[in-house]
Amino acid sequence: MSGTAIKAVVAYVSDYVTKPGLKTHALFDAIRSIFERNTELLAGSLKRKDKARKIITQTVNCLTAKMEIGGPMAALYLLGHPDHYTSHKYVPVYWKNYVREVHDYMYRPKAFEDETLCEWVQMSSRIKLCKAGDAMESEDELDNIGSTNSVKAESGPLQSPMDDIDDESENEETEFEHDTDNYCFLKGHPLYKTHGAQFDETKCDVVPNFVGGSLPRCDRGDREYYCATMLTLFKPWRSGTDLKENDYSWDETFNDYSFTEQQKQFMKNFNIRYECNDARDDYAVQMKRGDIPSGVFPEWMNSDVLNELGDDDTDYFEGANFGCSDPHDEEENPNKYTDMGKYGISRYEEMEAIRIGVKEAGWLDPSPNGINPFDTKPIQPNIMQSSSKWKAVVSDKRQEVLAERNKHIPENRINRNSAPDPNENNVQIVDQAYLTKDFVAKEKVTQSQIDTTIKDYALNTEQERAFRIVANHAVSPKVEQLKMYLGGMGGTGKSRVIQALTYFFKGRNESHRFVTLGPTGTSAALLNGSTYHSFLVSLLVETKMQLVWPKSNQDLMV
Ligand SMILES: Nc1ncnc2c1ncn2[C@@H]1O[C@H](COP(=O)(O)OP(=O)(O)OP(=O)(O)O)[C@@H](O)[C@H]1O
Repeated sequence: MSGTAIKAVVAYVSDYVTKPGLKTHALFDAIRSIFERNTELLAGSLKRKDKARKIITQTVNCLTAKMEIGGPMAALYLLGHPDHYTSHKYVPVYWKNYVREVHDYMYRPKAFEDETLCEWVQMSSRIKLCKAGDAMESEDELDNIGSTNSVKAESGPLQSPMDDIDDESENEETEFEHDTDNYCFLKGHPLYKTHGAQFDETKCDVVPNFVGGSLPRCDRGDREYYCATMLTLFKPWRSGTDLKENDYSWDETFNDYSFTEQQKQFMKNFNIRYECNDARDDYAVQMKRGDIPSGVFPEWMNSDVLNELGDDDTDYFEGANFGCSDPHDEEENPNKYTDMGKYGISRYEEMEAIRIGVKEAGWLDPSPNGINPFDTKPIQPNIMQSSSKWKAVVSDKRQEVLAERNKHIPENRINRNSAPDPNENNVQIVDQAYLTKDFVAKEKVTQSQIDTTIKDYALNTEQERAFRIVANHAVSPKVEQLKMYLGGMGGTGKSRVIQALTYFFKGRNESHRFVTLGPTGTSAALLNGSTYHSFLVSLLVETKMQLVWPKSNQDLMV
C-alpha cells in the first residue's frame, strides 16, 4: 500500500472507532429524506400513532446507520455506559464549555498561575464551597471527594472570605486555610463566592478533544489564527495582553515563546489528523479517476463513500476574523456539492504534476517482461435459474439449517402455554453463583468444555469474563433469565465472544439454545446468524412453521 492509502485507511479507521456525531445538516437531510420517502404513508389511512411510530423507527434506523452506530452501541449509550477502550480518556471540549473554561481560567486561583489553559482543561474541575469544615463537592465527582479535600473558611459558617462582593478592601489572595489543592476563584468570577477549583495531577491521561470547529492547522490557512490559538492553549495567561504584546504579531510571539517539548509534540499531533484527511482526499480523487488498483478498500467503499467521509473538514481554515473572508469560500459556491473545492483543485494540480513527472521518468511505461495475463471475461454462474427457484432453494437451505440446529431438542419439551408466567405473583430464590469468579460447573466435563473453549479462542480477560457469565448461566439449572449486554468499541472482540459461545453450544449439542441475530443483513452475515426480522417474523409467516418455543425463558440465548 502507498503512504497515501495507509493514511487514508488511518483516517477511515479513526473515524470509525471514534464514531463522531452527525453534522446538523446531515441530520436534517436524513430526516427530510425519510419524510420524502414516505409521502404515501403519510397521506395514507393509517392511524396517526402508527404513522408516527413508523416514521420515528425509520428515522432512528437511518440516523444510527449514518453514524455507524449499530443497535448495540445505541443501547450502550442509552443505558448510560461510556466507551471503555483506551488508556486515555477523551474529554470533548465544546466551544461553549471552552468559553466557560476560559472564563474560569482567566479568574483562576492564584495557586494555578503557571498552569496553561490546556492543562487547565485537562485537570481542573469546579468545586462547590460549603460550610467551614465541610467537605467540598466537585460538580463532577461528588462521591470521590474525601475529607482531605476540604477547604475551610477562615471564620464564620458558610462565609467565604470573599463572600461579600462589595468589600473591596478584602484581600483577594487567600483567606482560606488550604489543607489541599482546592482553592477558590478570584473576584470577578460569577461563582467566586460559592465555587472554587481543584487540580488533579493524576489526570494527565485525559486528552482534550476539541469539537465544534476544528483546530487550525500549522501548515496552511491563517497563520496568525493558528499562532493565537496555540498560544491561548499553551501559554499561561489571564488577559489578552499576557498572551501577546501590541507591537508584536501572533506569529512573532509564537516564535519567541518557548513551548515545552510536550507542547510541541501536542501541536505536531494536532496535524496528524489533517495529514490523514489530505491523504483521504487524494485517495478519493485517485479513485474517481480510476487510478487505484482494487483491493485496498472493500468494494462498497467507492469514491462517493470516501468523499462523504471527507466532507467534514471544510472548516479547518476558519479564523475568528483573523483573515479576510475568502470570496471562493466553499460555503458560497453554488456548486459546492458537485465541484471540487479550491483545496481539492490545488491538490489535484499537485497530483497531476507528480503524475506527469512520474510518466516522463518512464515509470508508467510498459514492463519489458510484459504483465501477467489475466482473464477479463465476466464470470458465468454455475447455476442459472429463475428467481422463484432461487427463493425455493434458499428456503430449503434455511429449513435444513434450522433442522440441523434443532435436531437435539429434547422430545419432552414443555408447551409454551404451560411455561411459568414470568409476571406471576411469586417470590423465588434464584441462584446467581454463575456470576461469580469461583463458579464451577457441577459436571467435570462441562467445566472442561468451558475452559477448553476459552483456551481455543484465546479469549482475553474481559472476553473470558463475558464468556464465562453466559456459559456458566447456560449450565446452571433453575437460574433466572440472564439479560446481559456486552458492549465495546469497534474491533474490541465482541464477535469473537459470540463465536466462542456458538462453538460452546454446538459442542454441547445445544445449538437450538443459541441464536445469533443482527439488525441488518450484513451484521447477521458477519456472525453467521439471522436478522431479527427474518428470525422472529418472516420465518413464521413464510414457512408456516411453528417456532420452537423454549422450555422456559432461560433456555433460549439470543
Ligand atoms: N482474544 C483474541 N485473540 C486474537 N484475536 C482476537 C481476539 N479477540 C478478537 N480478535 C480479533 O480482533 C478482530 C476484531 O474482533 P471482533 O470482530 O470480534 O471485534 P468486534 O468488537 O466484534 O468488532 P466490531 O464492533 O467492529 O464488530 C478480529 O480479527 C478478531 O479475530
